[in-house]
Amino acid sequence: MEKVIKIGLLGLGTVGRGVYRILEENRENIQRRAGVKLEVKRILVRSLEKERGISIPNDYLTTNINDITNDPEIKIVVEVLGGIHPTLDYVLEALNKGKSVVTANKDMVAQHGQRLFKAAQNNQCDLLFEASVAGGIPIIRTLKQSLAGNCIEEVFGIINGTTNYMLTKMSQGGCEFGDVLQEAQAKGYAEADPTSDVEGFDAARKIAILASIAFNSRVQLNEVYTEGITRITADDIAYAGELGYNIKLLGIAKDRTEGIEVRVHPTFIPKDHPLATVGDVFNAVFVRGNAVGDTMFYGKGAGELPTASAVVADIMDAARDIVRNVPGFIGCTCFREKPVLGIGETISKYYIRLKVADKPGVLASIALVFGNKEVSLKSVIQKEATGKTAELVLVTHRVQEQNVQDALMDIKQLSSVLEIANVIRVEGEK
Ligand SMILES: NC(=O)C1=CN([C@@H]2O[C@H](COP(=O)(O)OP(=O)(O)OC[C@H]3O[C@@H](n4cnc5c(N)ncnc54)[C@H](OP(=O)(O)O)[C@@H]3O)[C@@H](O)[C@H]2O)C=CC1
Ligand SMILES: N[C@@H](CC=O)C(=O)O
Ligand code: NA
Repeated sequence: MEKVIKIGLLGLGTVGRGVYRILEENRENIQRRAGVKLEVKRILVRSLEKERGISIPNDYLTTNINDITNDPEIKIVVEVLGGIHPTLDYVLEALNKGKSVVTANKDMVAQHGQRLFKAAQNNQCDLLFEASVAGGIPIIRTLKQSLAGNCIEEVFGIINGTTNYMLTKMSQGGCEFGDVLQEAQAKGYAEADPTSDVEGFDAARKIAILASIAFNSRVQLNEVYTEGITRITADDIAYAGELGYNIKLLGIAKDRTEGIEVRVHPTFIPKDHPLATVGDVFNAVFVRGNAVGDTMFYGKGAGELPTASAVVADIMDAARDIVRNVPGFIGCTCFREKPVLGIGETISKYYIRLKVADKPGVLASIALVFGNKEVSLKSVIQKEATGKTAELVLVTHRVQEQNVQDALMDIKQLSSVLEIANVIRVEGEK
């Protein structure tokens, strides 16, 4: 049995620092639980001069990846650099040299998971990525192991901390989009390019990973319908409140007989739904299994120590597998091939905000178009009548999305409709 397992850390930013800290501060517990001592040997960074606010021996840092991948003493490589290039090459190189890999990189796992799993399998190594989805929440291990006896029917939830932080602040009023994004960046929650957060790409990567594991069928990133939060206005937030909802950016995946539904978009959630009160940087993931029923997992989805908590647990699992000589113990679980349904085939309720001419008969003409497309309206509110223009806020019953899209195409043609200001899906109601 190896007494010490040496680790190569790729990256010493928000997450890398957290990993180093936890391994130092919880050293004794970690050693006892893993059954082996874990030591960081080298750390790859871009700059050796940067002030890092953490005490690390100088000779640990390197800017040369070969110092890690070519070191036979290093058995586990922890990738917290981010991005695809050159990261993917570094990780493949590590796996091909027989090193187990732990990563927090949803971008790389969502786009290149199959290739990485193959390399891990060929080289009998672990490839673990718990931190890549919902930060500190143990959700990947839960799906792969704790709920393995179930057929999973649905996985959905708040899986981006940055946008949840932003929507929470914006719904409290008086906060500008740009200011709250800057706050989330300063707290270390946002991606290197925060467009990934606010446009929903980060959540799309995560729901692609979750759906692939939950339904045992690989969901490609380009199959995930994705909308971010950039079109949400203070008006939408106010109307949501008035109608009894909060707005959350959700990742949603459902296993239907015809195929897999997988999407990311802002969503109206009833205020009494458990997801509606998940605020700040917290994430929450609902999982419905055919045996266990409904389960919900809650915790911090981003930030230094919560994310590093998941990374360190993966390092310990990889170390246990090395000690027991079973690396690659739980590999790829995609053994089915199910189609992913187009957004038009999904079913939901819809909030629709229209700017219309303030004159008699407008509402009736709009209702007629919806009726023709078999979209039934649950509620209609008229707002801000100025004598010239008015705002109509409609909520539909559950309906296939294609019917709503078709109705909106026709509604756009009505001369009394000035603008389709926003359309937001409503979930979480019976
Ligand atoms: N921040 C968070 O809350 C979460 C992040 N993640 C994921 O974790 C990963 C890391 O994120 P985070 O810690 O926030 O990122 P940071 O930008 O804070 O840190 C990145 C680190 O990687 C180093 N680095 C980047 N590119 C290179 C390169 N080409 N060569 C050498 N070193 C490089 C940087 O070096 P230097 O310091 O010298 O610039 C820095 O130390 C990403 O994949 C992210 O998506 C996952 C969950 C949550
Ligand atoms: N930018 C991400 C970080 C964790 O995955 C987020 O905000 O959730
Ligand atoms: Na996680």
